[in-house]
Amino acid sequence: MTAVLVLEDGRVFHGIPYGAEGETFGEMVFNTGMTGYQETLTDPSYHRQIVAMTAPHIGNTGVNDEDPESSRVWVAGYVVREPARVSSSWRADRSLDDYLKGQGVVGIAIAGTRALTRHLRERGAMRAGVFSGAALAPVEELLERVRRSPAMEGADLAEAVSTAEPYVVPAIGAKRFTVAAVDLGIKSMTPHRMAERGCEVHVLPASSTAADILALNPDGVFFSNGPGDPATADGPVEALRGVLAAGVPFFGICFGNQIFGRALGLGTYKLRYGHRGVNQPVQDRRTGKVEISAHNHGFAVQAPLEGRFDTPYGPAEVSHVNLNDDCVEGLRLVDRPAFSVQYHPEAAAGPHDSAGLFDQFCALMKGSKGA
Ligand SMILES: NC(=O)CC[C@H](N)C(=O)O
Repeated sequence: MTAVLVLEDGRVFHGIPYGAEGETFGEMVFNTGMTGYQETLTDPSYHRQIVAMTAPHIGNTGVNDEDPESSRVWVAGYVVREPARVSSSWRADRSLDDYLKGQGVVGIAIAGTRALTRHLRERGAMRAGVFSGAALAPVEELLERVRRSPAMEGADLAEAVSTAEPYVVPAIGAKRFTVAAVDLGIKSMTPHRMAERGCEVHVLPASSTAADILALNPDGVFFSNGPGDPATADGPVEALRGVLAAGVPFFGICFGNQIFGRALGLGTYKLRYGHRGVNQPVQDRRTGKVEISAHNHGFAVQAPLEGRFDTPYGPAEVSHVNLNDDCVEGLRLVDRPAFSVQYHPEAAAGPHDSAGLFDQFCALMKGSKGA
């Protein structure tokens, strides 16, 4: 049994099938997390991406029914070095291999995940395909198929992963706030983290307008993470502008941070290979404190790192910066209750250094209710 991973620039890795057999296409990216493969697989932000894990053993603790971040696997394909032969955890309900097969996710085990990662680090994320079983063909032909597949730049994907209908996540304990959360690919831990803090979270489809959002008379508005190129998200940017103009407290995560940036008049750009993992050092510019944080982004906001800049909603500033590459990791309005981060305070697999950002959102809602 063989399988092959073909990158758009002609680099080829041979291996054995893992999960389902067949063919799949997507943007080839790598994730450096040592834990949390279930959360990675089910994160809707990975829609149309083939994810390679740099941790050499994957599947060791199997798969359980509690940890998924959504109702299905979203990665387009999965690349591992050595799949676990046994699932060793009292929480495991099935093996990762069976889970991937059951969800039709085409994967491959290759010896060279390190070589693949170094290649992507030098050349950048690029289109790729994984082929096995009946899909196998001469490499030149597979390469043609990869080169015909769509690129991530310019991809508008949020509506494909968003909820079709609004739903409510009730507050845990006494209700303190009503939050309107726009689902651009939301992970289930995000409304849960807010519900734990007394928020009743109304999750709304990605196509929601400012009028739809404000009709709930929310104490705060949240825009989630999500797949695709933020430069395409004109609808959510328009909706957020309406929310900001109304002065309702706002918090955004990841795609939400990029949309906030665009709403403020900033541009976004594609990073060479992105940040995906659970060990990224981010500095809070105001306190100097460094958080180790979970990331999954291939794009970033372009903003002046020093000082304040003008926006239609008053002065704004970069609140957080990545210490590895100086990339913008957070934005805030200086005089209005609105902020966002490019990383993941909800981080179900950890780390939890930035969980306090949800408390900051609650404090803004409390302040504005009292005002
Ligand atoms: N996790 C996210 O929200 C990712 C946002 C965007 N799709 C990016 O890759 O940068």
